Amino acid sequence: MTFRITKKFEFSASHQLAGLPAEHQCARLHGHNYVIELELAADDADLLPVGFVRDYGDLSAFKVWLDNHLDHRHLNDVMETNPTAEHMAAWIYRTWSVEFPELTSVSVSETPKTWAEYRP
Ligand SMILES: Nc1nc2c(c(=O)[nH]1)N=C([C@H](O)[C@H](O)COP(=O)(O)OP(=O)(O)OP(=O)(O)O)CN2
Ligand SMILES: [Zn+2]
Repeated sequence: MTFRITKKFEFSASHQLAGLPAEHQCARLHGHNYVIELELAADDADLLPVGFVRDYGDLSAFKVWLDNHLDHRHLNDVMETNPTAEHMAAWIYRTWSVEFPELTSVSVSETPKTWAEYRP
């Protein structure tokens, strides 16, 4: 049996997507109130003795990183790739899967209607 836990985090940032037609709305400078969802998983045999996959509180380190690196930033200045939701999800996964080996997916929402998930 596998247990999965998730936690959501929010930040605000601007971006401008390259490679789109000039008339595309996302080719213009604009911003989003982003929501990031981290998913972590563990088999029942690997649960911590208390019964956690990992303490939700441990993920506060990720919130500190978001606040310091992405919140109220221009994402084109922070990321080396075009700052699409897909690229952000993969970048965050690769950055944080070392600190959190139980990390199984990262999802990025730019608007209440859209989510991009990276699940290697
Ligand atoms: N697959 C992706 N498509 C789009 C991305 C993306 O990162 N991955 N990004 C954008 C824009 O940055 C922005 O998110 C606009 O999204 P969209 O949902 O098209 O914009 P609206 O909220 O204005 O959509 P409505 O349908 O008018 O509500 C675009 N596409
Ligand atoms: Zn956008």
